[in-house]
Amino acid sequence: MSLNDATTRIEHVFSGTFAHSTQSAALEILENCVLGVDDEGKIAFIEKDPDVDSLSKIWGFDASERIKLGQYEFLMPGMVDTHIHASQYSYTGTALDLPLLDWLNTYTFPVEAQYKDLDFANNVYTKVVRRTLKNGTTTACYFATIHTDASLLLGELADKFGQRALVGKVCMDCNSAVPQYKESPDQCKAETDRFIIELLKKEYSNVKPVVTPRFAPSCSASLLSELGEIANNNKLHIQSHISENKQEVDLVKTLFQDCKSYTDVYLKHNLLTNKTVMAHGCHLTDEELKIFHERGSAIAHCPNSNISICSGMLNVRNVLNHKVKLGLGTDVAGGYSPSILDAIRRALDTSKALTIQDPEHQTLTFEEVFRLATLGGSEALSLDDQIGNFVVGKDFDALRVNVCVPGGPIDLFPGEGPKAVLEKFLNLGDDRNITEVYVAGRRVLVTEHHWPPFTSIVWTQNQCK
Ligand SMILES: O=c1[nH]c(=O)c2nc[nH]c2[nH]1
Ligand SMILES: [Zn+2]
Repeated sequence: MSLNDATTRIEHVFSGTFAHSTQSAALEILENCVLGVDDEGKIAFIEKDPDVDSLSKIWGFDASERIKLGQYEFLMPGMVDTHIHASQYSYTGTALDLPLLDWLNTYTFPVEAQYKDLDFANNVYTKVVRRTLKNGTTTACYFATIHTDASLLLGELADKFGQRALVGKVCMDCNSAVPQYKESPDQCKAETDRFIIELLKKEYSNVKPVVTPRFAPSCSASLLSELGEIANNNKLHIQSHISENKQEVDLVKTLFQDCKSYTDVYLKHNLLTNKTVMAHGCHLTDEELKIFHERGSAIAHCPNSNISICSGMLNVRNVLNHKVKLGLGTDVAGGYSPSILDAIRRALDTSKALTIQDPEHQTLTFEEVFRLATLGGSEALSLDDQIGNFVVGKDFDALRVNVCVPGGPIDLFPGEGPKAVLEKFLNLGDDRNITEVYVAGRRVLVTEHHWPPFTSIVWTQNQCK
């Protein structure tokens, strides 16, 4: 441990049990640990079994003021939602009776067309940012709509409530089913430029733009090329959809006949970079996965959506064997839950369903899926130098979890150690168990528990600014 250089001020110190993933371990549980966060929101130190008095002298904090986690509490990294449509949140939990292309035409495009109304946008975007934060999503990679001003508003709200976010103004110049919901190619390019410039001008510390062609069937080849150029010239993130359902894969074959595969469409238009995340990928071939690996591009696994609108089942084991980066996504509203805890459970269910089909299939473990929800998500968004686990120098994005809140969903029994407690939280827990949420060292949400059971939520972000 190095001596404090006196310029580092310690803002928070926690002691107790921490759970996170590392490069070598899907799950590492650190008991009797002390973690310090500096005034820039970064992890300054993390020590196992330390002498707290000497640590407090070295780092200049008051040992009596540290936050001592209780017997049923632990800290874990904030969860990363690598794919969520903020604009579809208003109808989450409904409209799950059609396959992808019909679902888009019938439900999605008519709703998304309403975001020219900023009051409508403000209502939905406020609710989705609050709901996801409350469920432990400290980082969200959002699709908005084609509307620049509403997309900028989503960025403003994520910043206001303290969520780390990538925000995408959706680009689409083809839409024969709902022709009023698209832009001309020129408009698309001009508005994408405006969106990026305006969002970057705000200088939000944790909210950035992501170039967002909706998916190949919604975009002309020239628009895809323009967007590839914009992203590469400005070193921006890119997000889209790929190989979600078979009808869509066939459609792409007919629309882009000079391309060898769906992956080749994005490759040819310079949209596969190490800052690209593509949602779904259920029907990608091994050859396509090799291209993903070579390009350093990632997949957002959206298991709730894949099942809810009957798109397919992604073989995550095969993706991981190809060394392709992968995180979890809720894909609201194709997925009916805004919680990454749900994505964890659905990812395990899908993996088990694949094992039922093929007993040779190596089922994912809960530890592996915990990794996908945290460190894996940060890798998929190329943010793993900043977030994803508890490493000195990374931002402190974390959840304080209490598995024994009054009226909560978990019962514990004698002899259950921290691993069983974490597994119970991942399988049975919900937002009632997430009592504090930190993003870049700032406590952005705290819940106050009362007896008889009643939980009030205190939004702290406005007070912090
Ligand atoms: O699940 C999905 N949701 C969408 O909004 C979408 N657009 C293209 N492809 C899509 N898939
Ligand atoms: Zn999607």
